[in-house]
Amino acid sequence: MKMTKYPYPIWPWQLSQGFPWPRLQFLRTSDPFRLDSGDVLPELLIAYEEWGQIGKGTPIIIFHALTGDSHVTRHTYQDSAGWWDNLVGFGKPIDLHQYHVISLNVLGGAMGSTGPHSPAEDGHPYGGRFPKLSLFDMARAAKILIDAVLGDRDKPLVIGGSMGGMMAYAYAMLYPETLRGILTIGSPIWHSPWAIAFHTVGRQAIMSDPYFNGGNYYLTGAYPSQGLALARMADMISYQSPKSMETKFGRLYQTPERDEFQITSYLRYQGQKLVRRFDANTYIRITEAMDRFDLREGDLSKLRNVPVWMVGITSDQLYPYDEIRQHANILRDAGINVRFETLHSPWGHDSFLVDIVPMGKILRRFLQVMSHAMVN
Ligand SMILES: CC(=O)SCCNC(=O)CCNC(=O)[C@H](O)C(C)(C)COP(=O)(O)OP(=O)(O)OC[C@H]1O[C@@H](n2cnc3c(N)ncnc32)[C@H](O)[C@@H]1OP(=O)(O)O
Ligand SMILES: N[C@@H](CCO)C(=O)O
Repeated sequence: MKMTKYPYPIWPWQLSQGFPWPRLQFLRTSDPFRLDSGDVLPELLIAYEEWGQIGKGTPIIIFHALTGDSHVTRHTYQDSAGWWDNLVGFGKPIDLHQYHVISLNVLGGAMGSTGPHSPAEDGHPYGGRFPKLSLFDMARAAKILIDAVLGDRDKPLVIGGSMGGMMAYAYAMLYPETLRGILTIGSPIWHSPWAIAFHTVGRQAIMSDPYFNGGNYYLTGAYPSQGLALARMADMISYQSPKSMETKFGRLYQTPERDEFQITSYLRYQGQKLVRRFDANTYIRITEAMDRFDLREGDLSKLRNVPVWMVGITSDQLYPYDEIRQHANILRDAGINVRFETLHSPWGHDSFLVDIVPMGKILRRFLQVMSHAMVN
């Protein structure tokens, strides 16, 4: 059943980007949804958007990264910008003349789908009571939406950066027969202690905020803003690179009057910016799911019939290039059809969001090879 109106209260962090965007749609299921933890959600609400040749073109599913949402690109020039505006559009690498693009906010997310802000059975937001999630739970919830939108039409291609790519692995492992291939960008097949360390700092910062209140802060009007901002500041370091910081900031001070480095003011700014668009409880539940992710716990041979493209980013400090290449080799050794691609870019992990020329070339190559494979 499709709905057009968001049925829950709109929370302050959702307002900053004009949420709900005019073309946002919702799927509501009333079937209980069992999580890997054994907990059961009595219903699901999945927020999603569609673009391009809806119902006609080859479907492409795009999974977002940790703080992303379904708003990949704008629908019209009046619409607010999406996070891959330069890569998804008419005449762009993911060309809307050709493809039917679908993106959704993940289960546990902060931008429309069921998450800690949603009402529990007692009518109050789950808050700290929201159950722990896995990336496989998030992939299963995505499948419900994808089935509802596509029916038994064409098999989709699945694309994701960072956590979006990890979710693409999980999705391919669960439903290998239902997709044509996946492209993951800067996405490991398990989370390293290095990556877990950043999230540990982030969660600790949030939980130490006096306003966190065990995650039950929605109705108090006082948010754990400082904790979430600190979490983002730590994470932003991992999304950049020494070279990108040198190029963008050097050792310059913000202003002669203010005794603060440019990088310091930048991190502070990015921390505050996330507070305006994201939810601290979602940060906790999603980073836990990422940290626990290890594709090797499943049967890797299930991926044998799925073409897997993995992109390593040369300057990635969070999921280093060599780590992604090593993970590609592990999949290859397990008999999986893996193609490893290199995103040459100095901007660190977030290169896939900002370095659109090399990223666009990889996307075009992937789509060209996949469409050739479809014809033959
Ligand atoms: C795949 C997904 O779904 S993920 C969701 C993607 N979105 C995000 O990650 C949002 C967080 N933002 C970011 O990580 C980055 O801004 C990116 C990756 C999106 C864009 O990177 P860039 O274009 O290189 O921008 P950059 O990192 O320089 O940041 C620019 C912002 O910092 C501000 N800024 C730059 N230098 C300073 C400074 N010294 N002091 C304070 N603010 C500064 C700019 O004014 C600008 O602000 P604005 O975003 O409000 O316009
Ligand atoms: N900067 C992106 C990528 C992180 O992996 C985000 O905030 O989601």
